[in-house]
Amino acid sequence: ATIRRTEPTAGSGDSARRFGTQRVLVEPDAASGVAVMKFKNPPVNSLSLELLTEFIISLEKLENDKTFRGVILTSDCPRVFSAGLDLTEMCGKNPAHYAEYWKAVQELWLRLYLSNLVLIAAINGACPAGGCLISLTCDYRILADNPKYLIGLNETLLGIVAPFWFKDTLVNTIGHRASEQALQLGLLFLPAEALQVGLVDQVVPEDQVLSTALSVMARWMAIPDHARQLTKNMMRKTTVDRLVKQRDADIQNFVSFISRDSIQKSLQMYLEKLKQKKG
Ligand SMILES: CCCCCC/C=C/CC(=O)SCCNC(=O)CCNC(=O)[C@H](O)C(C)(C)COP(=O)(O)OP(=O)(O)OC[C@H]1O[C@@H](n2cnc3c(N)ncnc32)[C@H](O)[C@@H]1OP(=O)(O)O
Repeated sequence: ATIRRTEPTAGSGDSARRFGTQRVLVEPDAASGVAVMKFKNPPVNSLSLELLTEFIISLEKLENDKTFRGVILTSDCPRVFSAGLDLTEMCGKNPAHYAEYWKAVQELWLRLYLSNLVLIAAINGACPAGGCLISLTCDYRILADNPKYLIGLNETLLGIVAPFWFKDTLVNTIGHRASEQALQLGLLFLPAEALQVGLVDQVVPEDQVLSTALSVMARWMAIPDHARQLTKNMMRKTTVDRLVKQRDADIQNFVSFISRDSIQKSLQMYLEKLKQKKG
């Protein structure tokens, strides 16, 4: 994928300087050590190969810059945090493309789930499937209180199955029984339900999502990094190791599953339904 970096905006201090790429805007504040990362892949921030690639590059840049200890993930697109994996990347393409795409999905999850940075999701829009997965890799989730902003792993509604590491991430967050029900039914939770089940940590009025994320971030950043990072590692490494050990097999499994005629038909029908919704 071709990556076009954005130019820094004119301004006097670091906090006024933006960097990032075409689809991932980064607003760094060197004074606080916090960067706000905004997805900008209109209309719905679907996780195309380009967005995944740019996301990984921006994250790596922040991880390697010791100025930054915390990142807030949010959306630049109105009403949608992320529509999840890009269905057009999984439909009508060849096996090599599916393999490349899935490797990028895995890579992003691996980097986010064990990131040394404090990650907070400021969820300012709908957050289904892969969008929900991204928020689940964060250390804390804040969801805007809007009945249209549903969140959950709804894969079964598309006729597909959430991979084991999606499932593990959910189980680590809301427990086994709640995950079993949520995954089988493909539940998309309203904000109050998401809070109740523990899928998000806070629900706040829409105009307070970012300010809340910044104050929560201050609390997390008050903890010494080495102790917090080792603790995070202790909690999450077993889950990550499971995928690392069978990464290639997981890619092969995805490619053969997604290439099936029946799965291709289900995905095509789902995409058609999304498009018809408008008419
Ligand atoms: C063994 C391994 C198995 C495979 C495991 C794979 C796991 C998959 C996880 C996933 O993430 S699959 C993706 C699941 N995502 C969804 O179900 C969400 C679908 N989208 C929506 O529900 C809505 O779009 C929205 C996010 C609630 C936003 O609604 P809104 O009304 O604002 O926008 P729309 O009119 O519906 O959409 C605009 C435009 O975007 C297209 N689009 C929407 N979602 C996707 C997507 N995920 N990928 C690609 N394109 C998407 C939609 O078709 C519209 O297109 P146009 O009509 O404008 O051409």
